[in-house]
Amino acid sequence: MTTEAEVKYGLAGVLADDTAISKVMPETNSLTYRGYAVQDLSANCRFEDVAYLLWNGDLPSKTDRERLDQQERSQRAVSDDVLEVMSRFSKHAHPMDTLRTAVSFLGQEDPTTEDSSASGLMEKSIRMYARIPTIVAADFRRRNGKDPIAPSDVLGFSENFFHMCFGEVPADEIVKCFDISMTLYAEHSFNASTFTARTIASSLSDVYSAVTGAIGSLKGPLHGGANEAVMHMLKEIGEPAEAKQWMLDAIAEKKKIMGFGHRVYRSGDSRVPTMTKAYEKMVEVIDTPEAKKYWEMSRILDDTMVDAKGIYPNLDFPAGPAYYLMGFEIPMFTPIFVMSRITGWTAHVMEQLANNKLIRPLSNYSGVAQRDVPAGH
Ligand SMILES: CC(=O)SCCNC(=O)CCNC(=O)[C@H](O)C(C)(C)COP(=O)(O)OP(=O)(O)OC[C@H]1O[C@@H](n2cnc3c(N)ncnc32)[C@H](O)[C@@H]1OP(=O)(O)O
Ligand SMILES: O=C([O-])CC(=O)C(=O)O
Repeated sequence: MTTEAEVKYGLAGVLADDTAISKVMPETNSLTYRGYAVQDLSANCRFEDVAYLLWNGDLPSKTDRERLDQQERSQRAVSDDVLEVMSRFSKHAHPMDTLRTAVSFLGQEDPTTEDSSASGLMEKSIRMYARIPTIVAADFRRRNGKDPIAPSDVLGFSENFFHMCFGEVPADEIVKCFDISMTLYAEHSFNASTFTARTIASSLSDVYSAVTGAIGSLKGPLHGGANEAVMHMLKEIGEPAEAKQWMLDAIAEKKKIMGFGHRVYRSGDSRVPTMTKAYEKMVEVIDTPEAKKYWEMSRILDDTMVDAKGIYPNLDFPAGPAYYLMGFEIPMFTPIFVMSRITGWTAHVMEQLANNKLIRPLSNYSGVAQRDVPAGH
């Protein structure tokens, strides 16, 4: 019989399955994808190569790279039906809601949705990886009363996203900062949204359902939604001169401060130094008072939180203001996270189905004792 002492609330510390996709190492604040350190991948690989790595277990050869580029670039366009479904959403709907429905709709457009063979899963994963940026960019433009910009078939993944949002591609350092964020956001073992995707896949549901559920899970501010919450916090604070006192007051009031803390890392998120460096480089290139202001505030908040509480920033902390300074609206930040994490989610669905066992934990019943229905009911 289960006793309360055995319950692991939030599944904290529970080993739920094996995975060969990524290794999160809180002892050394490090992270590898298929054995490669994320810092190394960020410095030397395009996000497209990381996607290939996560799905296939190794970095692509030149031919593999060309094939995946061709597959991705040729499948970027979405149907008029997808755009029509999105047009039904209010301009005030959160773009994660629009994206969740649009991805679900991609599933019903695919005549082989239920095909979960290895080749079927790969094909559907590439299809979502290619189309999700188009959906995110089209929704951004729709909410601002603008027509979508057709995807390019020659630009790389990150450049094409800027092109579809703004009709132009910014300086290399800005594109590189974005591409690094894609690599760093791509995969992180059994986080809440990935575990959601694996749980859905484990009942032998289809991969579109798994991704739709994962999008819902990522939306929450304790998970992917934190990158938006960080930027709202920076805007609320307003000026670097206010940052230290704002943080001390928030700590005194026992507020949850978005972009700080992590279930697994207790002394620093492996991805933060790389993202922070890319953000800093971008601020130097942008060189505006606004960029310098947010950079300075970020530094003060980070130092104050670490000094006062010993709680470190997570990846959402530098990613939020970096996306803002790239020109993206705050509600796009979590959809941008989806553009990257689609690779990790689908790699996990493939891994789950290659050795499937239905995910079904036990619960410790804490309700009233068994009783009889009163007479007369
Ligand atoms: C990409 C990602 O998903 S990264 C995570 C993004 N999420 C956020 O940034 C949201 C803010 N952070 C948090 O809410 C938490 O740190 C989580 C949800 C990420 C991890 O939570 P848990 O592992 O459950 O840790 P828990 O919430 O129990 O925190 C442990 C202690 O640290 C404190 N703490 C943790 N994070 C924070 C924070 N951001 N602000 C203030 N205090 C915090 C808790 O209050 C708790 O203190 P206590 O022991 O005195 O009660
Ligand atoms: O691992 C987690 O719990 C959350 C996280 O950082 C991620 O999903 O990238």
